[in-house]
Amino acid sequence: MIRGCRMKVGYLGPKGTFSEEAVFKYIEGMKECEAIEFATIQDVVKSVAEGTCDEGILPVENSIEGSVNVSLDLLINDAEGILVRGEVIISISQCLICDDFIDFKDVHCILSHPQALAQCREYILNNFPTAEVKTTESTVKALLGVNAKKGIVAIGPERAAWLYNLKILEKDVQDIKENYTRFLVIAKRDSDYTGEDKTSIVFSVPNVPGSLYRALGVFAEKNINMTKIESRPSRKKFGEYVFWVDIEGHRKEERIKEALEDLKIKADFLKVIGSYPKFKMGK
Ligand SMILES: O=C(O)C(=O)C[C@]1(C(=O)O)C=C[C@@H](O)C=C1
Repeated sequence: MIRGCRMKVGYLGPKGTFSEEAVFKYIEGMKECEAIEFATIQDVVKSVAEGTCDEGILPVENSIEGSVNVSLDLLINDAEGILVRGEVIISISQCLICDDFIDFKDVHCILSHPQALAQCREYILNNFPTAEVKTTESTVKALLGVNAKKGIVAIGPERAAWLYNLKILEKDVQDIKENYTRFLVIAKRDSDYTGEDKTSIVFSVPNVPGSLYRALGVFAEKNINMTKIESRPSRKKFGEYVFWVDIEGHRKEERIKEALEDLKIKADFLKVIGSYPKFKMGK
């Protein structure tokens, strides 16, 4: 922890974002914690790398739209010395919000974060087929730009509508009602073994037949469950990928250690992004 201070957790702000809700869920029951807002996800990672924050929280995947690529790519390519030490999953209810009540036919522009817009793609097409859709750095940034007189509305969290004294025009406008986003907690060290852990890794394999099959076989052989796999461009050569994989187990457990040793032999490159306690839904 940064000396003489409360533990600081960085998140994508301004105040009221879903990321802030995830921080609150993460620090629930912890003493001496403070949530610090940043304008971008890159700034959150930087704050941990430079030591202004002890920890940071990054959205990584949504149950409707899938991975938040900017977060994965930062952890894969740029966040040297940063590890994952926790995960948090929150339920997401997207709301249509404005500074005053407005007839749907008068809406000309819809603002929100790209992930939020993607979660409401069908809703927007069905209700506002001709409206312009503009992206913002976060849902709350969008909320701060609404203007009923100009026909500008936003999609974002209900809590933020209350915080900024705005009107909720409609609740739960995401295309599938059950909607969850998973966040990763980053820091300069990962977490200790708890008995119910996960480990995130990134690796690449040679571009030859069967190499991914053989790489993933190390987990099958040790009965290790994989909970996520995502490929991302290597950024080195078109058509080459790195694989982000989450497995159940802690990197200090013998069977995980052995599997990762084995994977190292089969992979071109392997990076362990960290081990952390598995989030318990309903927590
Ligand atoms: O804009 C926000 O409120 C955020 O916290 C970001 C974010 C994301 O990037 O996925 C978080 C949760 C929701 O899925 C929508 C947006």
